Amino acid sequence: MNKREPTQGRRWVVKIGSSLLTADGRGLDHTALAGWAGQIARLRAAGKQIVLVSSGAVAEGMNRLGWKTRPSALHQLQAAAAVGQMGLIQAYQDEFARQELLAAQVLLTHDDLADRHRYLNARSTLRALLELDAIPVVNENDTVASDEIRFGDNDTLGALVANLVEADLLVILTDQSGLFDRDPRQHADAVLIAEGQASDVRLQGYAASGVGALGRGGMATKVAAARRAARSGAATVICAGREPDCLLRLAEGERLGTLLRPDREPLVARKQWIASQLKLRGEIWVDAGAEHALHTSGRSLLPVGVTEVRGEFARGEVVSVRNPEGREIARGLVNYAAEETRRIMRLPSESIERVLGYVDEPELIHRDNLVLI
Ligand SMILES: Nc1ncnc2c1ncn2[C@@H]1O[C@H](COP(=O)(O)OP(=O)(O)O)[C@@H](O)[C@H]1O
Ligand SMILES: N[C@@H](CCC(=O)OP(=O)(O)O)C(=O)O
Repeated sequence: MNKREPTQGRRWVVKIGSSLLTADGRGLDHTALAGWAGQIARLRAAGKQIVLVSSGAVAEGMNRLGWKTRPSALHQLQAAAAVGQMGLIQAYQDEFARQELLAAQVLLTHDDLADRHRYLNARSTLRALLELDAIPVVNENDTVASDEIRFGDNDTLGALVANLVEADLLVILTDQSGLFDRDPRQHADAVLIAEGQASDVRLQGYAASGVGALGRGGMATKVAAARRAARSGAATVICAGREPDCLLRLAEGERLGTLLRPDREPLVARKQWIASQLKLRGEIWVDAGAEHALHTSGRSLLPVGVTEVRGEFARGEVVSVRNPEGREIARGLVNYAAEETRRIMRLPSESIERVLGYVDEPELIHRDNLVLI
């Protein structure tokens, strides 16, 4: 047995994917679900705090509606999710009640986490639930999420929840034993990656973007989720949910699946929130001098280094900062709206007052509100 310290941490987010939960499309697998609930109860009794992120609403809805293939129309997916979420939460409620635990349904959209006020609210609620010994069961609020406000897959949601509750570990349970160097469904000789660093760029190459018939993520979103989770210092384990007692064995220090370790200092909470924005309102393109000042000297972004402004944003919104080649190098909270930024770009900060008639801050993005990518 091998001791691995990330799995010894107290707070875990456990994500259960569609492929796993629905036994490849035959409706919810109640036996498997009871097994995970039982393991979570034992972890809880041993002092761990667990947040569950569970997919399965659309798949269970399809099953209840008698649909054989996943529809592509958004309103049909939303209808299926509305029907299926009932079954999903009922199943968790029953299983956790059997373990004398309370389950709590938490449905989130990306908009909820993009708005700072609602983000802080969601964070307090989840923390309160953990203090109350309840098991939060989180899913995307599929019935209201339009394409613009969609996480898109529950791996991303799991990582953002790990950031939100400052989890020690994100466990992604799936239908494979972990991350392989190629898709094991296509390549019988694929090799399991036992351990890696979350920010290692080679990992994305291993994760083919192909997804199962029910889920939306595939392995690529799991690797990206590990990188996101690392921003708040969480390690990620990707492993087979059907492996008997997988959660308990992980907690005992057994090596299962793929462990991806966080390899950078965790960002402070506000910077995590800035970095976790999935959809940004605008882009600020900067020259080579500004890129150097941000990256090498850790400076604020000044209007003088800006060459182009794309999109429409207001003061206080998060924008993407791009280098002359168009690569995203940072993101941050901007001090001036897009229209104002267009007027002051390329100018020294002393000119802001003359051009706009007032000056809020000499920086376009202060370094305290800037996250390097
Ligand atoms: N490198 C890889 N290693 C493991 N699985 C991979 C890899 N590349 C692609 N996959 C595929 O990703 C699938 C898991 O993703 P998905 O179906 O979205 O699961 P979930 O519903 O658990 O999120 C696997 O069944 C596998 O076919
Ligand atoms: N919110 C959706 C799940 C999204 C999804 O399929 O995610 P995943 O299991 O990561 O591929 C549902 O409950 O059906």
